[in-house]
Amino acid sequence: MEKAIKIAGLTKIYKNGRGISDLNLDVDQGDIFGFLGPNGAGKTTAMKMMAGLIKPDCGDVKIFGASVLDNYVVAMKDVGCIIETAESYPYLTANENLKLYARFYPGVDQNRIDECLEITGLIKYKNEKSEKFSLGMKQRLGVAAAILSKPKLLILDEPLNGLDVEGMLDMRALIKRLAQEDGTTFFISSHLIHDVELTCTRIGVVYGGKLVNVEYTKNILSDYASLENYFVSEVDRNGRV
Ligand SMILES: Nc1ncnc2c1ncn2[C@@H]1O[C@H](COP(=O)(O)OP(=O)(O)OP(=O)(O)O)[C@@H](O)[C@H]1O
Repeated sequence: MEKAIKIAGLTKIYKNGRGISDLNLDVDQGDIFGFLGPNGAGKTTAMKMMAGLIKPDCGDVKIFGASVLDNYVVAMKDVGCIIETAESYPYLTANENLKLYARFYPGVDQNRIDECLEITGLIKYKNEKSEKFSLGMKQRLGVAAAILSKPKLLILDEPLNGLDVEGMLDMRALIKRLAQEDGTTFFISSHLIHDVELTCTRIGVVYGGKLVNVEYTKNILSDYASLENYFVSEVDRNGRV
């Protein structure tokens, strides 16, 4: 089967010498891939290149076989993403925000919008302006917008940011449900070890601008007491920065 994501030699170093270098990584269809690393490890930089928001110094990203650099429109056809913060129009209601996004997708009607509001737990706030939303509610609205067109791949940067415990449980359940029921592939960044352990089927550890290892969660947990133990041992093995 075609890889959902194929990253080869992807590098972006900022003028201050930080960033991410020589990232090589394949993500299979159906994976819930966790991109785990501390603040500043280079996760957002990598994801911005994957979504075509910044240009790499070198390397390429292919999504379902299409290059983000050479064939952007085709590569992004079946992708939904939230990078950094989920933006919305503050003076529009949740429903109006989604209607605006829906115009990009011919197949998305009011039924699908309601379904996405329902899935993300926002249906009761459907007619409230997003300026009145908490961070977690804005995050949910971002997810609702990202899933409108039923993308085959969702790229989510820190999707649990700003969510309370219940919100985290909901979001985790939502990710698993979409993966199981619709076969959606996920690429999720997080610095929350416990969350990645509970959510992701495969994990790549990034540290100091490098991918230090990639392994299936079940293999990690059969060899280590917890993902945290694995993470610490991988970081030590590669030399702390
Ligand atoms: N526009 C920029 N110019 C210069 N340096 C940058 C820029 N953006 C990010 N960096 C630096 O590159 C490194 C990687 O940043 P990045 O945002 O990719 O990390 P991250 O893993 O997403 O971290 P976080 O979990 O805090 O979001 C950091 O040291 C950061 O300071």
